[in-house]
Amino acid sequence: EKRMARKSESVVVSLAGNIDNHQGATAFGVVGAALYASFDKLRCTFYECCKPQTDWIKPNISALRHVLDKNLHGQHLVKEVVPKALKSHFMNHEPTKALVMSFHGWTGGGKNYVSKFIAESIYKLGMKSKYVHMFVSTVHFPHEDKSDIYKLHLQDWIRGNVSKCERSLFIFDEIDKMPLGMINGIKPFIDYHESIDRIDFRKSIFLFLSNTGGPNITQEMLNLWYLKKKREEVSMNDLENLIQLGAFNEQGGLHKSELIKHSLVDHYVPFLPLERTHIKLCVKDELHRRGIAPTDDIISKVAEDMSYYPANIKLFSKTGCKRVAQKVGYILANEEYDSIFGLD
Ligand SMILES: Nc1ncnc2c1ncn2[C@@H]1O[C@H](COP(=O)(O)OP(=O)(O)OP(=O)(O)O)[C@@H](O)[C@H]1O
Repeated sequence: EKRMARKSESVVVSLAGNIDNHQGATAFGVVGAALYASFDKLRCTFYECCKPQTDWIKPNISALRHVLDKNLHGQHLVKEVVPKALKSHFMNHEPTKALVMSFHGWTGGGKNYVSKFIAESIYKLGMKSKYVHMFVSTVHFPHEDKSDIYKLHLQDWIRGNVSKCERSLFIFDEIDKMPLGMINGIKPFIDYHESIDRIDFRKSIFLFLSNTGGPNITQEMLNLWYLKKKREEVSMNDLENLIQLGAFNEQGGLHKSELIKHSLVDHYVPFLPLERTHIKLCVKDELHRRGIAPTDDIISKVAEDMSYYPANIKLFSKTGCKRVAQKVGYILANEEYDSIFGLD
């Protein structure tokens, strides 16, 4: 009897100990969670994080509109399409798919420039954000014969990054130079899936940049110019037939890709070839950037120094605004401008 009594006593003691342990563990867990939450909050104050209630990721479409109006010359269609597309993506808390925009146009028309503004309008750190990922085909995927390996790496990369932050931005520059078929590896992530391996890709954004369709856009703009249609009156409808004809997918990158077959590109955004007036505005911008008051003399010299197409009417700059900064530097190096720099 005594032994029984001792045993049951010890059972009671050990049970009580367990309950105590359990309560202790629970209390410890609660304190730990609270500590972790405040540590996490503190961490998010100083280091970029993906939490919605912080201001690291805070889409601001009015700011984007403003910055495009101020800085982007000659691209009224871009100003019309891009902010709207982003706004409708962000307004929807449960988008059905990732937002995919494909930018097309001649070199130097502002495709990278606009991508940068988009990143800055969403992420506090802009292009430097760890949630913005830029791929340049000729740099990241240079070998055609390695497309299978690249595809797997790219899929891992996208999966890994979206699992860390649903609001990730992926920019693919020179997509027309991406090894054939590689782009199909991205398809599952931008399709209408709720989630893949419990990762939701539908809040992410994909931008594809290429010169594909640039010559067709230029030709169409030239035709419209001959028809005396004002540039600012050219609408998306005027260029719609290029999309219908697949001119933006003529070669490389998106060509024959699953994205096209399944209509996964949401917006084709045409960048128009820039004219002399726009080049002059870019020269002004560059002078301002250098802290130099623009003069007609410098502006005309730089504009004259650019190459234009077609040869007879010299309407469009062959390199858009791309080489303006170098040309400005070169012209300012002439002795006659030494006084500006206090060198005379
Ligand atoms: N439409 C524009 N308005 C104002 N500045 C522009 C415009 N387009 C280009 N620029 C200027 O020229 C620079 C180069 O342009 P950007 O790299 O965006 O051209 P791109 O279209 O991406 O060319 P590519 O097809 O060769 O990659 C920009 O950083 C910007 O300073």
